[in-house]
Amino acid sequence: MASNDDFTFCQVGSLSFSVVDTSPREKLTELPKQAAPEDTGNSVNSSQQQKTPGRKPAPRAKVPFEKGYSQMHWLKLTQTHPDLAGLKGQSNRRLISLNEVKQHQTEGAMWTVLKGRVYNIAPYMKFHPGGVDMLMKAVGKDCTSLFNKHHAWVNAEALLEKCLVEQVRDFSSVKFKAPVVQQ
Ligand code: HEM
Repeated sequence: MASNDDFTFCQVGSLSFSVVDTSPREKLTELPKQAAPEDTGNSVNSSQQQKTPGRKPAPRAKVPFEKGYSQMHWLKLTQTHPDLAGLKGQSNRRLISLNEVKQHQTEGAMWTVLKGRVYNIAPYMKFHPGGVDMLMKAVGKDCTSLFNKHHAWVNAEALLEKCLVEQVRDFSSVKFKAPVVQQ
């Protein structure tokens, strides 16, 4: 049976609801020593004291979006813009070297490599919830590890689908083995 300090009871006008704290409980034996003498049975106080700074979630570095640059606006743009990748009719069925990616760092064409694919992220810049400065770090290089460090859960394949330039092949890192010919 849950104790009283499992609940925060809220009442707004005629509406009322209770919030259940489902966070893992620390065992009594593991409570900080200084909290024990003041634990006089006041359930609200004792639950507040358990919130040590170590349990505070790290603040998220989300940047407030500019008017007209919400994720909904991005979705609309991807559905209406004819050429977000900036291909200008060029084939998107070619292999691109990392060197070519490095050469695309201008305002209209900012290429990055993400999970083996090349994207033009220039149109996405102001829509990026982490801010322009963060996304600029991806330009001209393979940003896969940076991307995964910040938000491996983000579905970039879907978000940047219309910005796809093509697959990347870094030929300098590919080691060819001569085939063994049987006679
Ligand atoms: C290249 C493709 C990228 C896409 C499509 C992308 C997309 C996103 C999205 C959708 C969010 C919001 C996540 C959420 O609300 O949970 C986000 C947040 C963020 N992104 Fe990116 N991102 C990209 C690259 C990067 C890179 C390269 C960096 C770092 C250098 C970065 C840093 C961040 C940060 C710091 C946030 C805020 C963190 C947070 O919400 O917890 N992103 N990004």
